[in-house]
Amino acid sequence: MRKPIIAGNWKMFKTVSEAVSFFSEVKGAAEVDGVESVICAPYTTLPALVEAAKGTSIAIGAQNLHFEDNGAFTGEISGVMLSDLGVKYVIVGHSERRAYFAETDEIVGKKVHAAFKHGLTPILCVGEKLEEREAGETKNVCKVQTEAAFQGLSAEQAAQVVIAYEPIWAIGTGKSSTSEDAEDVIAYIREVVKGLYDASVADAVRIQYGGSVKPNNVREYLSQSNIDGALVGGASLEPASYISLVEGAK
Ligand SMILES: O=C(CO)COP(=O)(O)O
Repeated sequence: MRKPIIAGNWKMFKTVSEAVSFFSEVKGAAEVDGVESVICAPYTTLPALVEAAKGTSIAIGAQNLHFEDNGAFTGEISGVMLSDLGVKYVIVGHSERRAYFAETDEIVGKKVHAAFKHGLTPILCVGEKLEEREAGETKNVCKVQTEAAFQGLSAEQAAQVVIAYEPIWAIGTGKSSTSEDAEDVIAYIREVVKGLYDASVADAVRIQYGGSVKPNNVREYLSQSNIDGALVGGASLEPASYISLVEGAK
């Protein structure tokens, strides 16, 4: 049985004091047996959140990392630095990073390797643009992105990757994919993983849906047999809403 995983992606929101205050409100309530709860927060808030999360079952994640351990890369943060802080997860290849920060499939692949090198679990984002969907390219885009990101991973590593299928046209737009459509694409992504490895790896990999997930639709997504969780932007920013998302994954 795959354990459901709800991950909040705060994007570029919250100061340190806002993050700490959020955490004190969700602590306890957003810790639900049988559900993994992860908060992926801005770098500046990570030390305080890791400290606040000690003794809780809520894991803290980053939203990006550089693929090198260190070097002359002004403004970047590496996996060494994140694991040293006690961060457990890292989002890799979010569509906003692919679109605004020129992340290619090759870079995303290197970042997945860097995450494993430092004991971080990658949350790998894949998903199509609106034009690609309209051209019937959704599954092909997800296949190409998934295969590139898994290149060179051992079966043991592959089984630990969390994939987030996020159709780009559904992010922050209030337009969500139907749960049936999301299930269809996610079942296909699982087949792609099976093709790269075997059925046991494909069965172990957790695949989230992301894109306008809210407390009122999270259950519907999670009721689909291949959807193992959600990666949530806007609705993860308010404590009550985040708690409802985690409860909805029970
Ligand atoms: O990009 C997302 C999560 O990574 C989705 O964002 P929204 O939930 O705000 O649509």
